[in-house]
Amino acid sequence: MPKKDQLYELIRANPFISQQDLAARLGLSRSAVANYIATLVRERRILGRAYVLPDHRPVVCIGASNLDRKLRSLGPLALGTSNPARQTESFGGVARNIAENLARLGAPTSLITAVGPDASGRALLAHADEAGIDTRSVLLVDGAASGTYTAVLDEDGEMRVALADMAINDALTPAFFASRAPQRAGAALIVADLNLPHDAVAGLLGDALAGGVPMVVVAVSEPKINRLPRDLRGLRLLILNLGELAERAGRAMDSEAAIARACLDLQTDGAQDVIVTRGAQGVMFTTPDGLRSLAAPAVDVVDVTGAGDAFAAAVCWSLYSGASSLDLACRRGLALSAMTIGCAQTVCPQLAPGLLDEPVDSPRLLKD
Ligand SMILES: Nc1ncnc2c1ncn2[C@@H]1O[C@H](COP(=O)(O)OP(=O)(O)OP(=O)(O)O)[C@@H](O)[C@H]1O
Ligand SMILES: O=c1[nH]cc([C@@H]2O[C@H](CO)[C@@H](O)[C@H]2O)c(=O)[nH]1
Repeated sequence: MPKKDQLYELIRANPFISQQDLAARLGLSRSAVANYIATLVRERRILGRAYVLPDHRPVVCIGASNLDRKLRSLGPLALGTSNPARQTESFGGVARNIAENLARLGAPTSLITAVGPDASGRALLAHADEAGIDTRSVLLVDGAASGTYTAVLDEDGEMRVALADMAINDALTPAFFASRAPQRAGAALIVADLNLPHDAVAGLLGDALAGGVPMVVVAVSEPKINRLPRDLRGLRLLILNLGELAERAGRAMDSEAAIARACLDLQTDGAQDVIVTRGAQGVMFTTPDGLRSLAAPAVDVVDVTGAGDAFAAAVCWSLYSGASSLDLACRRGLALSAMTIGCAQTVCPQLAPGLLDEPVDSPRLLKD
């Protein structure tokens, strides 16, 4: 690739890179770099250099992007045999879903994820661009397949089993995240999912502790809870469901006292706050006075896929927009997940900027 294009790719991957770094990485002099940049500006491939103001700092979502396939059984699901079903395809991955929710709610949002050079990788990026998500920090992994997630839903829309082929996320290493340090440092809030390798999560937490960008971690599944480091210092908030909490604690969550004890353990490990989602039973969250519960609104389930991600996105939106109350954040989360469960799509298409500004019990949030 010609030097000018190599330089362009380096700037695309890291718009904060200095001319000195560019010169060192490309084996050029500073003045040659300046000349190439001037040419790229003339060609309008670079539109200018910007200062990043605090009020435009984005929420940076870090983790998985998938192509989701949902197979919904047309009748009662029978195991060990073939069931007539309808298939739909959509874009998924916990971090990507959260990013799409946030962008559609009007928050400046950027996504750090890995995609392959395949049709689904290109489609994932194009769809994210169209949703207004900044994808310039995405890692393109040569020779790897983009992630896929295949879920089997029963005739009522409840997920019965799902299979995730997401080996590509192993490329999201601490060394890769070091290359995205400037973008992370410019974030208002970092939201990471546990599709990331353990050491990457640990590295991000270390940076949060040292650098002060608040960080939220969203659990993904029971098998992936082991990616959550023991040491949680630096973590502003952990969001996980009851099964994931039981897996982390190594014991059953068969009473509110057991849940409270497990949350306290997570706080002793270093997490500032914890939210436990409990499906139709709503959520519990930590407060200085102990654990509090909120009930989920009753909803007619169309498809539960994405409910947890919508919940996490609304909580993050609430924190990002300056409200420090976890109670308000959880109410917003419950409202957005109810709306998502009432939609066939993983990210509800009715989302719009200003939606969560309304009173959280608004009928618009709970119904169409
Ligand atoms: N059947 C349901 N009825 C009402 N609300 C629900 C139901 N299932 C989920 N929710 C809402 O969605 C939130 C998140 O759901 P859940 O606890 O199942 O998390 P999750 O396992 O991360 O979700 P998922 O993986 O399905 O996206 C719940 O706190 C609740 O508000
Ligand atoms: O291991 C994983 N399973 C499923 C998902 C994603 O969860 C979403 C639903 O909550 C869905 O979009 C799937 O891709 C993931 O990111 N990692």
